[in-house]
Amino acid sequence: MALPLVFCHPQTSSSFITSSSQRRTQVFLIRNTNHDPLPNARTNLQLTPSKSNGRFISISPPKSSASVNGYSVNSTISNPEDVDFPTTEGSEKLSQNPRTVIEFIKDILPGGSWWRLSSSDHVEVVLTAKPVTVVRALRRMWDLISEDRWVIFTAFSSLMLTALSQISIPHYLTASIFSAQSNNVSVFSWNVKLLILLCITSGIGSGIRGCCFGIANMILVKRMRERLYSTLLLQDISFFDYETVGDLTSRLGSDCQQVSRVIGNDLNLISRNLLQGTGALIYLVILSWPLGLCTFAICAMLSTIMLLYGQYQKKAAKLIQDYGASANEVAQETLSLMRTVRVYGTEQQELGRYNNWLEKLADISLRQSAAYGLWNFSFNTLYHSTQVIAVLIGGMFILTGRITAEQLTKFILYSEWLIYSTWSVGDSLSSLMQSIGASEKVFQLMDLPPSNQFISTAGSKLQRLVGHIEFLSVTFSYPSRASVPVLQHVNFQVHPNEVVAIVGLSGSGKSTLVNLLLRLYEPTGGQIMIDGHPIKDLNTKWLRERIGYVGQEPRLLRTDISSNIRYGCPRVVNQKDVERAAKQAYAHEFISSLPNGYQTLVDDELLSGGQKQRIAIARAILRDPDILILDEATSALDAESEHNIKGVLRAVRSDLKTKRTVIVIAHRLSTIQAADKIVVMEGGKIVQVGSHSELLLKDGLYSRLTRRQADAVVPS
Ligand SMILES: Nc1ncnc2c1ncn2[C@@H]1O[C@H](COP(=O)(O)OP(=O)(O)OP(=O)(O)O)[C@@H](O)[C@H]1O
Repeated sequence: MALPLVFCHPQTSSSFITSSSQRRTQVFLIRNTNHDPLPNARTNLQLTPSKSNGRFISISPPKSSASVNGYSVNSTISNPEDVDFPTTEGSEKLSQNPRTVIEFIKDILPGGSWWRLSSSDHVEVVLTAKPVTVVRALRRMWDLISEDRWVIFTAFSSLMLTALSQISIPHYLTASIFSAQSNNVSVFSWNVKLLILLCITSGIGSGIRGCCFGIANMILVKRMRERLYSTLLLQDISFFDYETVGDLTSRLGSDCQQVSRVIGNDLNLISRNLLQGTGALIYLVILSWPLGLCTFAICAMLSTIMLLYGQYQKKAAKLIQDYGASANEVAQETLSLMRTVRVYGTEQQELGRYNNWLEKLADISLRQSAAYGLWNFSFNTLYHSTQVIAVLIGGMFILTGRITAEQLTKFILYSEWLIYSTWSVGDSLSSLMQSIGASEKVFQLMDLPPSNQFISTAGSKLQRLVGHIEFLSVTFSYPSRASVPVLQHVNFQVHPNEVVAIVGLSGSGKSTLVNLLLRLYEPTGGQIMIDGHPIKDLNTKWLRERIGYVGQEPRLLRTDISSNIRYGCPRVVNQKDVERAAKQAYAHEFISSLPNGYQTLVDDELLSGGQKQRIAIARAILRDPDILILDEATSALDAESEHNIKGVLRAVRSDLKTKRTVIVIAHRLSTIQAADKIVVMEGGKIVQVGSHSELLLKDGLYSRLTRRQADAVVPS
């Protein structure tokens, strides 16, 4: 069975495949995990679905047949020397070989391989489903704006008024001149009055049209961004494992802006010029049908060239959008990791990475400019040929008395109008194609169905959460690496009000256990029970409201400390509650020493790692959660992190009122000696469970880890 594919952008490291065979559009995403370019190699992927429930699949440009996340991938990489474009090396050979010169000329002539717009350095996936067409894109835009259809109707009504007024002006202009020349005063004054009226109506119409299209533009871009942003916010966490922030912000920013040009600019100009062009053509045919048909034939040629040019522009625009997004991604990554870049002195390397995408952009822009030049050449040649034909044939008609000089003047004015309209329609069409190209990925992102957790508002809410947690033979693999088991048949229990520590080597799956408990991912096998109920039967929002979570490296929002502590708190709290939580998290002292106390504006950069962690702990405590999860930092913050977490554990132990189930993921084993139970993990499996003293007596991983840490601390 062939997989219905819609769209993919391997060159931007991500692509979408939509299966229309299901009622809800199921979107799969392919990520090109290999960022190394395959220069000038074209790869064909054939995807055949196998047993996969995952919504996303990941594919690296394969070197041979492979199975990735349940999809078999067959690839044929054509010869890397199968060059698409003439290279520098190619031009060096030019002087040496006349055959190469001929081939080079053939390449750069219209239709030659130089003009081919393909992402030569990445995987090319066979497309078998419908891409976004102009009609479909316009329908989608109409859906977004139809609520305010009055703006569009007013815009189009004024557009028609303006177009009709403007197209009538040359007629009355010529008639006024020739009536003045023939001393016909009454006809002259009538023509001049009409001319003035037409100028006024066209001016007013233009004003209303411009304003209304501008408003429509604003409404469209606002709704698109709203819709896209809300779709993104409702995606599964695994979606963000594939998509990069740079790519998504680029879709939200520049792509939405570009798409909004469709109504504000392109449709506006296309409709106006179509109307005026049709009017001019009818007028020309009425004036003199042989001359009219000649002009029409030239316009038809112009339209064909424009159509080809428009298609080319659409393809180029899509590549430019994608390369732009990739460049954006690199810049965003580098700038956000500026400290690392500076310390490792990789500025040149990063510049090179960014330049790589800029060069690709320049490469496409070069072809785009060349195509534009070719188009301008065709336009100018055809435009002037209408004038020559009109003077030549029209002059002969005057000589034979078939038309008057006034008619020929009108003819020349209207044929210019027709040519201009045809050119303008073409120009706007190519811009429309560019906008449609940009809309493709925006609409496909918008069509992503929300995560199941948001679709089902169902799920039971218990009267209260006691905090009894059971992992029953839980198995899990991340969707992005479905073939790598991260957890294998994990079984353990956490009793209400127990403090359970999870320890183990880095990468053993400790944080993954917590991710499953928070329902950020769903287990691939087994199940998690909370208070005797399968976790998937509980209402996710209700459950999360009862869990306090402090991640390894907490991030703060760019707002004051008080708001940071209140962030996401499901109950109404006052400043006193905030301060109480901060005291419990050992954060009150340092907050009070800041110039503006709790009102100090912070962001991720302005506080130390330990201070951020204390604020995050206060945020978790403020929720008064029934289950508290603390993921201790693995980094150099450990000493401070240990101090913070020990403090929280002491508070939980000493205060009966704040008793709650606590899960601590600890790297410093000294942090969790007082835990009721210690779960030791290795390679995604639980290898030991017991208290600190029990585990020390056994010769297992825990005692080995404890000895290793003690050795590291005690100087030899
Ligand atoms: N989002 C993800 N997508 C794919 N694989 C992941 C993802 N997150 C973690 N992994 C992989 O899952 C395995 C377990 O990771 P996890 O973070 O649970 O380990 P850990 O024991 O908490 O490690 P640490 O102590 O370093 O925090 C690792 O091999 C890791 O590479």
